Amino acid sequence: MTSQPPVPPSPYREMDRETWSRLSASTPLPLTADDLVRLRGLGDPIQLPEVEAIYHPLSRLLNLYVSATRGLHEASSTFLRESTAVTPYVIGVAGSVAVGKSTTSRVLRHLMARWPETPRVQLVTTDGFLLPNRELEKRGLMERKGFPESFDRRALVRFLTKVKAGHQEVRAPVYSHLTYDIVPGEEIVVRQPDVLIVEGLNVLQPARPSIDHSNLAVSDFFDFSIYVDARTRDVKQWYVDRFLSLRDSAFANPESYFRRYADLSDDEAISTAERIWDTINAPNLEQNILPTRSRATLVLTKGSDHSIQRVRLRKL
Ligand SMILES: Nc1ncnc2c1ncn2[C@@H]1O[C@H](COP(=O)(O)OP(=O)(O)O)[C@@H](O)[C@H]1O
Ligand SMILES: CC(C)(COP(=O)(O)O)[C@@H](O)C(=O)NCCC(=O)O
Repeated sequence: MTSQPPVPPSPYREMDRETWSRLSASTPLPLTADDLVRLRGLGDPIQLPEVEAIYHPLSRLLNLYVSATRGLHEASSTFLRESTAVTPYVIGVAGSVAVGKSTTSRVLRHLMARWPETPRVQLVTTDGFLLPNRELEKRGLMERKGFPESFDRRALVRFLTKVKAGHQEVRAPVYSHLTYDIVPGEEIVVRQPDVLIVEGLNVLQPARPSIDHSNLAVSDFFDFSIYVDARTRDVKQWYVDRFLSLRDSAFANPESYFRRYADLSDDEAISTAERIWDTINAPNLEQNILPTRSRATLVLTKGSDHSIQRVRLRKL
């Protein structure tokens, strides 16, 4: 009898696509093909069968987690002999530039809002907490956009502290991909939703005591977190493909920061996108984002066709 190699310890339950999709919720999918066109990010080929197989069961699982957390809140209020309102259930969504975090977040937002327990779901992207270009230029960080130091992390922690303190209204700044900068005077107001989804590259970064004075990290406020994962070479390809689509659409807008890229030939556009990827987004992925993957509650791993092939869920 040959002895099996020892299985390395893992805090995750791992499921392949088929196993996970068999968990599909028994309720009808509350999303149409038209909804999906509206929700999916540029270049994301997601179709209804993927939503049914992956995101519908995920929204049901999240619905169970939210309900269980509310049960815990009730039990703890009874124990403390006080009645305070439950605070928003906060879900973090992390992963590389161009991996499809925004599609995942928007689809989950739509599906979760259809469960009777969580009709109010809001979504905030952490790019609103990037330092304005003026400040990034002053600090020599324009080529480091998306790196931890390019964000006002104190403001982000303050924002989440207020959300979890139960404040009625909490405001977050807004970023424009078109102008590549913070939009002056614009803000998103978070009004005690049932669920708040916080999406961003670095949301699973641990606190760095020398920088984060409170010693708190954004992820300290998460009830659940999702890391959207894929092979780096696939994400690079998606980034380049998206850059080519943007050249033919958003970059042509006179207000676009990338207006100068609108007239590039295919070869020039590909080498420009590859340069931005290789000098900014790939190092950020390797140095800052990928190392946080194992901190997530759930890891969704995509194949090169963008479909989720593997789901890992933290054991309870
Ligand atoms: N230069 C750009 N101009 C307009 N839209 C952009 C630009 N770069 C990215 N986007 C859009 O911004 C959203 C967020 O992109 P990104 O941060 O790369 O995350 P992800 O692809 O994981 O959702 C996507 O929907 C993308 O299509
Ligand atoms: C705005 C971003 C930093 C993403 O920020 P996030 O919302 O994930 O916090 C990123 O999409 C970006 O623009 N990176 C800079 C390099 C580039 O233009 O691809």
